[in-house]
Amino acid sequence: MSIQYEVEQLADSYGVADSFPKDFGYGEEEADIEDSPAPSDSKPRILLMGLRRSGKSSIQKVVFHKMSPNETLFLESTNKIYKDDISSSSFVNFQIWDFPGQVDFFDPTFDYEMIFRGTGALIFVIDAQDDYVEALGRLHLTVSRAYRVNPEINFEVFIHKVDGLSDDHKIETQRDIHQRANDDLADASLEKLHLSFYLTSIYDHSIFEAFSKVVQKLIPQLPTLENLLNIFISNSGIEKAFLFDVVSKIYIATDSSPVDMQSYELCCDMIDVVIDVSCIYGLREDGSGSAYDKESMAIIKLNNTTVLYLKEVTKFLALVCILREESFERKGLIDYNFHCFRKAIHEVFEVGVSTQRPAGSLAVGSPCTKAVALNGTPRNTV
Ligand SMILES: Nc1nc2c(ncn2[C@@H]2O[C@H](COP(=O)(O)OP(=O)(O)OP(=O)(O)O)[C@@H](O)[C@H]2O)c(=O)[nH]1
Repeated sequence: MSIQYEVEQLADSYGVADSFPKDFGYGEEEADIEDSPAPSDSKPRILLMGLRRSGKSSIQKVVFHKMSPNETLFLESTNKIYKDDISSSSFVNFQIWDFPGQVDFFDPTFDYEMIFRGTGALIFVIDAQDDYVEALGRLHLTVSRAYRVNPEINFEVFIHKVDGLSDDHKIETQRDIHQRANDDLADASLEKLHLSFYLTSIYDHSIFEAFSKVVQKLIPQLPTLENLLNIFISNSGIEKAFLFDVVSKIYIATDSSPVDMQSYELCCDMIDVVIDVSCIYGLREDGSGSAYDKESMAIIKLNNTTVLYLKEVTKFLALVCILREESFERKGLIDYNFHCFRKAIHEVFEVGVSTQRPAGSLAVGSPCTKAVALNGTPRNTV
C-alpha cells in the first residue's frame, strides 16, 4: 500500500537520535538465582517461564528492547534470572523476570512462594515448533504451584514460534494444547485455574498484541480508559483508537470495537515512521531535544481514504486513531475532543499517583475515586 504522509511536527520539537536510544533507558538488572526476591514494595512482576530455548529472552528483548527478531538467533542461554525494570511510563510500570529454562525453581532452597506472592501475571512460553509434551508437564507443575500460593495471578500461555506453522496447523496446535492443559487441570481438581492462550511469534505483531492483552489485565483503570476512548471516538467520527505506550508499542487500552490485527499493525508502523522521521529530521542544530514530546503529532493519509492520526497524550503515551477522510474534515472538532480526552487521561494519572494500588496490579493507581470521566469527558461541541 502506498503511503502519502505528512508529518506535522515542528522541527524544533524533534530530538537527537540518541535521546530515543535503542534500549530506551529501561533498567535491567541481573540477579543470581539464589538472590532473595525483591522487597514487598517492589514493582509488580510479570514472570516469563518455559522450557529452555522456548523463546523467553527473545520475547523480552524484542518487545522491550527493540532487538530485531533476527538478532535473537545469537542470544545466549539465560542462566540467571533477568529482572527487567519496565518503567517507560507510569502506565507501564512493572518488572519482567526472565527465568532460565533449565533451572529447577522448585528446588527447596529457592523461595518460590516469595516470587509468586508479588506476581501479577505468569507467562508460560511453549515452543510450538517442538514436541510440547514435556512443556505441558512443566506448565501444569508451574501453574498449579503458583495458583496455590497466589490464586490472583493471571496465567497466560504463549504458544510461541507459530511463524513456522501453517494456518491449519496453528489452529490444531492451539486446540490440542488447550485441551491437554485443561484436562491436566481438571484431573488435579483445579478447574478454577483459568489459562489464557495466545498464538505468538516475534516475527510479526502477534507478540506485541499478546503482551498488550497481558498488560491490560493488570491495569486497574482499564474500564475508565476504555470508557474515555469510547466517548472520544463516538463524538469525533473516529473508527478505531488505540492508546499506545510509544516505546514498547504495547497498547494500554482501545475502544470497545473489536481489534483487527491489520489496524493494530498499521498503528504500530505509524509510530515507527513518526519516531524514525523525528530522529532523522528533528535534530536541533546543537543536537538537543527529544524525539517524542508535547508537540509530537502526525497525520498519514493512505490511498484508500483512510487517515491515521497520532497525537501525544503523555510523555510515554500516544493516541493513534484510524478514521475516514470525510470525518477528518472536522479536524477542529477532533482536536478539541482530543484536548478534553488528554486532560482526562492526565487526571487519571494524577489520581493514580496519589492512591494505593492493589497488590499485583500495575503501579497506575486504583480505580478512580475522582470524577475523572465527568470532569474530563470529551464533548462534541458542534
Ligand atoms: N521461528 C522463531 N524462532 C524464535 C521465536 N522466538 C525465539 N526464537 C528463537 O528461539 C531460540 C531461543 O530463544 P531464547 O530467547 O534464547 O530462548 P529462552 O527461552 O530464553 O532460552 P533459555 O535462556 O535457554 O531458557 C533463538 O534462536 C530465537 O531466535 C519465534 O517467534 N519464532
